[in-house]
Amino acid sequence: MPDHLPRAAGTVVVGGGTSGNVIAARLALAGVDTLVLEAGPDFGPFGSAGWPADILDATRLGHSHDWGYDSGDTLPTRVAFERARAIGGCSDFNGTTQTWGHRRDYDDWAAAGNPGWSADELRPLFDEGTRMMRVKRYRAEELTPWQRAWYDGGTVIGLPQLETLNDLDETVGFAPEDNNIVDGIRWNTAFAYLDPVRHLANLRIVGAAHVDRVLVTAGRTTGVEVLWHGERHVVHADRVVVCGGAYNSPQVLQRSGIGDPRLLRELGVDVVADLPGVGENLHDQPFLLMSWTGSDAMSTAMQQLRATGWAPDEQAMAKAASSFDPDGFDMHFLPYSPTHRGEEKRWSCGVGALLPRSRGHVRIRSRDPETNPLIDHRFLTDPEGHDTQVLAEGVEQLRAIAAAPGMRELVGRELRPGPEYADRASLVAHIRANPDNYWHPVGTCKMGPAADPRAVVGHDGQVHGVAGCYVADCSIMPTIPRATTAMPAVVIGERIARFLLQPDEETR
Ligand SMILES: Cc1cc2nc3c(=O)[nH]c(=O)nc-3n(C[C@H](O)[C@H](O)[C@H](O)COP(=O)(O)OP(=O)(O)OC[C@H]3O[C@@H](n4cnc5c(N)ncnc54)[C@H](O)[C@@H]3O)c2cc1C
Repeated sequence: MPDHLPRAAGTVVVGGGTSGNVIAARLALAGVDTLVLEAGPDFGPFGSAGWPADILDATRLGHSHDWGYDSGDTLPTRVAFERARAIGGCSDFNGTTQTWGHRRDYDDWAAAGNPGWSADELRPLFDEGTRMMRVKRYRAEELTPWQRAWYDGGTVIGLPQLETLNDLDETVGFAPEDNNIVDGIRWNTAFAYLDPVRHLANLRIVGAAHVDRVLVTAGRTTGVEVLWHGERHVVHADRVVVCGGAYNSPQVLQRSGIGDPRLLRELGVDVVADLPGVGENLHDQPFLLMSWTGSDAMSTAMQQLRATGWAPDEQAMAKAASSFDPDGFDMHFLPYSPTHRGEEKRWSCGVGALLPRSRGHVRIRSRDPETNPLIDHRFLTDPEGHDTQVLAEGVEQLRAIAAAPGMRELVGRELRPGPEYADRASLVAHIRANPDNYWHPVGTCKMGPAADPRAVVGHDGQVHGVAGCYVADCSIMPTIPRATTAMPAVVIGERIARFLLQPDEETR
């Protein structure tokens, strides 16, 4: 771990998060002089004393070292938009569920003018990411009583019990999750990708290094300006790969003068590249968490299990379909039993609408990198009301499972939304008053051909019109796959790394 900030590097990777660590490892292994600048701490390799317990504990979500973002007054209630600020990025915080989505999600990316991104082309990278992240699958017998109840209960509404959620051609069903847990530890991308290459002399990793902006001269990247120990420094580099995630990467570009000229001029930022798509196209899958009182039988069974020391909050998930003809599935059902939250959220199952039509934006409010941006998700604002109706259908399907004989006695009385929201109209009103996120923001540096006025990067991750400046993380997804986004983020790292290492391959 260097205790100084290098003055120059071949390639700077901005953000040692989920995708960034994949990029850094692949470049370093190929002999590229690589410098990772991570805004949060680098705790070192697995086994180092500094790793916080909450980041390691895979039974529940991580929470320390958060960027502190939230909805402010853009939503009816304040919603926290958790993002990890530490080496590993959100792979430090997440629920360790590894899902891939549907074949068409990726084929649509390719069809939109992004060669190399079809499902068949990405498939080997999903396999490689799965191997590197040490993903394994729960068996049905390993599910906690709460998880098992939903997994079994889903059959009542015709959800078959699947072996895995990750068959790109399969549609609806409940399955025990694929997860990246190793001996109870959330196996983040720092362990999976950086640890095997940390010893290489051509890889340097610097924590507490908050990149303010990418430096560009005459359309060519020359380095970055970074805040480190309270001081501003310049690091020279021919190539910069921005991997800050969907909320942070657009901010770095905007502070660099890459974005919508109107926003940049308002804030006194010199325009380097006129790309109005930067920060736009923000979307996540709107989410609603239902909860029930639970029952004595369920409490006793869960307490007995907890006494053994291993009772994760998440383990099973369903892919389900609304009436919107999603060509497969368009909802996730997520049984959830977070023991560390209030009693009200103890016995829960969430529904996520996986093909959202609403779009929002991320915009810097200041040139100061420590000033939080405006994050306006505009959840549930699509004019057709599609996103709200899908969530309403999901709630109705979950209620049907919860009401089935056998299940009803286990889950108890519905607390949220509650019986007063029984009919569709009142349910829709409740959903609109309580929009929430599913922790999967994407799309703010959209990938697409230069002819697309809203595209920010090309299929190889290079920012249009700025030589040597790349983006590689969830922000480049043109549309969100019907998946949780951790493994897709790893795959983006694998895909862009290959483009960086083989710039002449036929897809360019
Ligand atoms: C609470 C939570 C639960 C989740 N659960 C799941 C789940 O169970 N399954 C799943 O598939 N997905 C889940 N996700 C989503 C998934 O983890 C993320 O979508 C994915 O990890 C994002 O990867 P990324 O590389 O785009 O960004 P990140 O992993 O967030 O990486 C960005 C990195 O860049 C750093 N950075 C940002 N700006 C700068 C800067 N200016 N200078 C230097 N460094 C910077 C950040 O500190 C961070 O380390 C969850 C997310 C959260 C927050």
